[in-house]
Amino acid sequence: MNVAVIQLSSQDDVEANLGRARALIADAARAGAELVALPENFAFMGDETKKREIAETVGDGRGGAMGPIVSSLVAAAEESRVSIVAGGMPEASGDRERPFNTSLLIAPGQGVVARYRKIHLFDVDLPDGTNLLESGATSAGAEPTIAEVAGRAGVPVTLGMTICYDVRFPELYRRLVDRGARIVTVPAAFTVPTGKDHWHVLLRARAIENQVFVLAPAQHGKHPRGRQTYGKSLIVDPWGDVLAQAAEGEGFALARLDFAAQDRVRAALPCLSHRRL
Ligand SMILES: O=C(O)CNC(=O)[C@H](CS)NC(=O)CCC(=O)C(=O)O
Repeated sequence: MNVAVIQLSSQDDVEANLGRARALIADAARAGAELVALPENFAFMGDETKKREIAETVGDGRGGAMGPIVSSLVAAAEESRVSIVAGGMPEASGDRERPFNTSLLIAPGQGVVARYRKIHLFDVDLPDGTNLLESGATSAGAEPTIAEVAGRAGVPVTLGMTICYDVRFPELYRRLVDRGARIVTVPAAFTVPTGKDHWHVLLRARAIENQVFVLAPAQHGKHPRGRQTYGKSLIVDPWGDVLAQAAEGEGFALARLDFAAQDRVRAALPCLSHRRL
């Protein structure tokens, strides 16, 4: 299966962000991608008040009400005949002040087929002055989520869905692998100080210990409110090798996932069946 991770520098103009995201989805599909993944905050990066306003109710995509962000991506999936993991986006919750940070899987001809709400929220006060309190404007999810995704050959593969800061909680990935995940997605908006030291290490560790492909599309560069993100969107294989990394700026990285090679890694080094705890 050919996959792409899209790298964006999202700002606070939803239409402009979606326009660039859709252009890159189309480019990646033309380059052969069957599954493309968008970063966290792909539709909006800006102030929390506006984020709350653009939060959408996420239906199942089959005739239910869809907001502008989801309908735009459902149309993109249709146009390019490609499955889309739609990063993290604000999903209306019961708490008007705190939408969920939700990742969707959208399949061509099927609309939204899976929905994951970010479980671990990024509340930190870093030595460089980075002070983020995600839980102040976001509700936490509670359900580890897997979904089936099919490429052009039509053979379904199990995908585990996570978001950004989740990558620091290996027990979540164990759950997903125990439920059959062969690919995990980690759409992100990593900070620069944590990214430079942790991004590659964490993603490669999750890939190695779980023998999964890791798709990590990321935000890059400067955003409103002085935020700056690390970029370096990655595709990692189950051995931990980096198959592709996006260059600076907006764009995408593409790789072919070889599931037979994954089976060989799992057979040769069966750490998943050597677990004792
Ligand atoms: O706030 C929003 O609008 C959307 N959410 C994000 O950008 C989130 C929370 S602030 N970013 C992260 O989780 C970065 C994690 C990270 O950098 C690390 O684990 O080191």
